[in-house]
Amino acid sequence: MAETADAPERASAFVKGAVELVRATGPLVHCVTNLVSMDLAANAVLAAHASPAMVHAPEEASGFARIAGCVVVNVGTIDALWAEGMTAAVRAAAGSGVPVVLDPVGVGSDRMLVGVCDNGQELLTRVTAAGCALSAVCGAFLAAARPAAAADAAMSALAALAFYGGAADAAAEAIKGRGGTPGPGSMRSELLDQLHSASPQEVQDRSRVQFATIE
Ligand SMILES: Nc1ncnc2c1ncn2[C@@H]1O[C@H](COP(=O)(O)OP(=O)(O)O)[C@@H](O)[C@H]1O
Ligand SMILES: Cc1ncsc1CCOP(=O)(O)O
Repeated sequence: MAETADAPERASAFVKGAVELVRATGPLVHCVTNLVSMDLAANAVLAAHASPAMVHAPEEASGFARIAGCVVVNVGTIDALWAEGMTAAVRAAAGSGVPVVLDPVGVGSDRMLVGVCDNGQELLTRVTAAGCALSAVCGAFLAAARPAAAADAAMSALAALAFYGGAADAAAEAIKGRGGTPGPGSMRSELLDQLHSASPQEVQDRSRVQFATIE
């Protein structure tokens, strides 16, 4: 198995295109997510110029999944009702060719991605649901791109990572630029502002990402 890394310039150009696509299409992202993350995940999807629907009721979940651009399933506070809604959503998505993002919460999944992103702020580990919100933003990128192949899906997810991590980097800079010290509270709100206001070109310029192709 040979591994080759794309040039960072091509990778960051891909990130810009992915951000433009989300902005142009404003896709519907159906999130079946945990109780803790609902607010931040919905706000992050909105800030990214996509449209969230937080729907977990079994009687509603399959209908929403069929019309969504992507279904994001997060098992953080799962119970029997949630599990039923998730199953209904995933089955309906699979039957309609709608991509699904699984956030297993507590289980590292970065190794499943093909590529490297150096954007991001460690402080986000002190903001609950920051990872869940990233999963929802990944859903927006997948919904906009509708990749047919797994490798393309991994690239969309990495573009989302660069977008989100880059927004966190910009948030820390903005807070410091105002003479402040980034903390969990200021980072949470400034992250949403940066997700919302960053232009595709700014995202590209800020991105520190490399895509690898596995042959
Ligand atoms: N050491 C780090 N350096 C840069 N960014 C980080 C670091 N740790 C976490 N992050 C960012 O913060 C987000 C939330 O982190 P974390 O709370 O560990 O995720 P999760 O909710 O998936 O457990 C990550 O998705 C990543 O964007
Ligand atoms: C605190 C908590 N408890 C159950 S799910 C959850 C949120 C987990 O999200 P994150 O790992 O992104 O903080």
